Amino acid sequence: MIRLEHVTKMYGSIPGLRDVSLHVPKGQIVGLLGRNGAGKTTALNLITGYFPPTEGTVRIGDKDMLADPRACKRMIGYLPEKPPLYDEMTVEDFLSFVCELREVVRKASRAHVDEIIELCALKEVRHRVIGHLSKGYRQRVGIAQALCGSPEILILDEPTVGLDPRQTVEMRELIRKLGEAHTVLFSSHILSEVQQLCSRVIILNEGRMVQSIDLTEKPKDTVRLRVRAVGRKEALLNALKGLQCVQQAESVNSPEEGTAELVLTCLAADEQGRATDQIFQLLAGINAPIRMMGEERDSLEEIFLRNT
Ligand SMILES: Nc1ncnc2c1ncn2[C@@H]1O[C@H](COP(=O)(O)OP(=O)(O)OP(=O)(O)O)[C@@H](O)[C@H]1O
Repeated sequence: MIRLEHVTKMYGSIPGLRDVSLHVPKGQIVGLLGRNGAGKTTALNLITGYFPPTEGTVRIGDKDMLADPRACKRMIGYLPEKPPLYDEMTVEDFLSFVCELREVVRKASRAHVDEIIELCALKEVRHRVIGHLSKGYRQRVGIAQALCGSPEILILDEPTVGLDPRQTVEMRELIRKLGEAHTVLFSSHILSEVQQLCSRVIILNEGRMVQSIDLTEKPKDTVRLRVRAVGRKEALLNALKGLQCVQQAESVNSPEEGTAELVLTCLAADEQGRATDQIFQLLAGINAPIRMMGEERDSLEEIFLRNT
């Protein structure tokens, strides 16, 4: 649905984004994660056609942003970091005004605004002046304006920044709900938020894309286990390598005297049973009590820290 190919954006001599290629598939909620200055806002501004890339192409659906900006922009609703709200207007008047700008047929506009107000839980403030609303409500009005004209894609720049914990939870709920009917790309520097909401996360660092991770991937057939047991490392390694399910075994430093610590890559299970059960039985059989055994997984946090 959104495709960037070798996109670079220079601000004079300062790189905002460097040779980034990425794809956001239709119907997914995708998170753009990075520290301050990583290039998140730059990427979103390029995708929304706010400015052109210095090099590379931006495609929205089957259209090229440079060749057909109007068609591309019609497909996108955008919540910028600072939502463009008219403080002196009421919520309802403002949304009707945005519908007019987006050329929603006047007759349908009223029902459309009602629907958006319902979806964004703005009913109780619909007649209030925007300037008098709390930050949480203002942010929801920002999302509501992005929804005017029913764009297929929603781009949200740091939608939870500055919200209190309760407003943050409500905003995440809303994003989840929006993801049922829209392709959503949002930026954040909060790992747990991205993990909770997204099916894919794209990590940016210093203007480059360093990872694109599918968070829906099923657990793999192989597991990495870390085992600490009493005994000499050579003896334990030899014994464990004898198990059919163990594909690779290496020793690492153990913090406990008289023990060895091993990292094993194993088939999670084979015809002999689960790898963990087999390891347990084998070590019990050679009188090597287990002090610790656990699965080693790269958490999103580890991946993020390693890459940024
Ligand atoms: N208008 C500009 N002129 C010059 N440099 C800019 C401009 N906008 C952004 N930059 C630079 O481009 C790089 C990427 O900035 P960008 O705002 O895209 O990062 P970000 O990930 O959105 O950061 P933040 O989380 O702080 O908003 C930074 O080094 C920034 O200083």
